[in-house]
Amino acid sequence: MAKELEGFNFEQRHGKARVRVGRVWRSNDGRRHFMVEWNVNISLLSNCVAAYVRDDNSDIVATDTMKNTVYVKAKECSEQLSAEEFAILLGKHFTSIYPQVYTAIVKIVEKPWERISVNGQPHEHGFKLGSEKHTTEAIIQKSGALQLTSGIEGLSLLKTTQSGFEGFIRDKYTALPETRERMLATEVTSSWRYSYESVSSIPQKPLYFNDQYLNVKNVLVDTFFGPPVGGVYSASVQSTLLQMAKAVLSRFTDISSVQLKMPNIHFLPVNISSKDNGNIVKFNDDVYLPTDEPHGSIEASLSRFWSKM
Ligand SMILES: O=c1[nH]c(=O)c2[nH]c(=O)[nH]c2[nH]1
Repeated sequence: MAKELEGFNFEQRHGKARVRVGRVWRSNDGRRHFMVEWNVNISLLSNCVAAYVRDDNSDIVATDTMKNTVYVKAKECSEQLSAEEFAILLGKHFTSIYPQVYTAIVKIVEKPWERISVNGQPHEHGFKLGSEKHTTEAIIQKSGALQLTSGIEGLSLLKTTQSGFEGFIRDKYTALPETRERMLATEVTSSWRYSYESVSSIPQKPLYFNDQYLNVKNVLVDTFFGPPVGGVYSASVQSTLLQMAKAVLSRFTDISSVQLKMPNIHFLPVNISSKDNGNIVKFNDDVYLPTDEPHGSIEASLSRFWSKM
């Protein structure tokens, strides 16, 4: 909320960034362990202008207290919960305990610890780090109004064929040949907004948002690749991105918008020749030079016209 201050517009927030917490839960017999590792970011919008203008900190929630709250609440959560539920729980706490705090913004990035299998058997307490990360952001108002977004970061996908790029603008600066045969590689960052608009309306099913995260990831991946036999042709990153976004909105009725960022990570054809030896390596859709810079950057968002359920 912008405030008038000495003839200027003034907006402020404060919080604690990168609060790392690990939490282990045990099955009733104590043998099977469940764990999460979260990186929590808290930002509070509160009425505490006096701290800025009058050296009066009496309305300030210390960021150290915010950090401690993460550990207290993690301790209090006796049952496993999703990052979304934990973010909401923290946001509810800050907005209900402190009269000064009118909005809490809680972001969490979950490290992808996955249960390991040994000889094909899921291990009771062994985990290995996966790759892509589950993210969430909950914005909670004192009234209980909620904006809930979840996402995925670092989902690296690659297909070795069924991709092309043709018919683009050709002018005197254009060197790229048209093709119907190329590698397509990207690292997907996506976020999707849930249509739940209050803390009281979120599904009560345990770990619902973890299930949804896995479901959305599967739809994104399946749409990118197409069927295991034959795949699906991609006419551009743009076209594939839109198909992925549409698939998410058509599959999940409680998602009102989706944003996708899909860099085009180039695998350049290798052709090597010299004056003396002629063609040393001639590209035949086989040898590539992987690069990460520069890369194409393609992003879009898609939302329903009527986003309420
Ligand atoms: O799928 C693509 N989209 C582009 O916009 C683009 N631009 C480019 O050089 N190669 C590609 N590929």
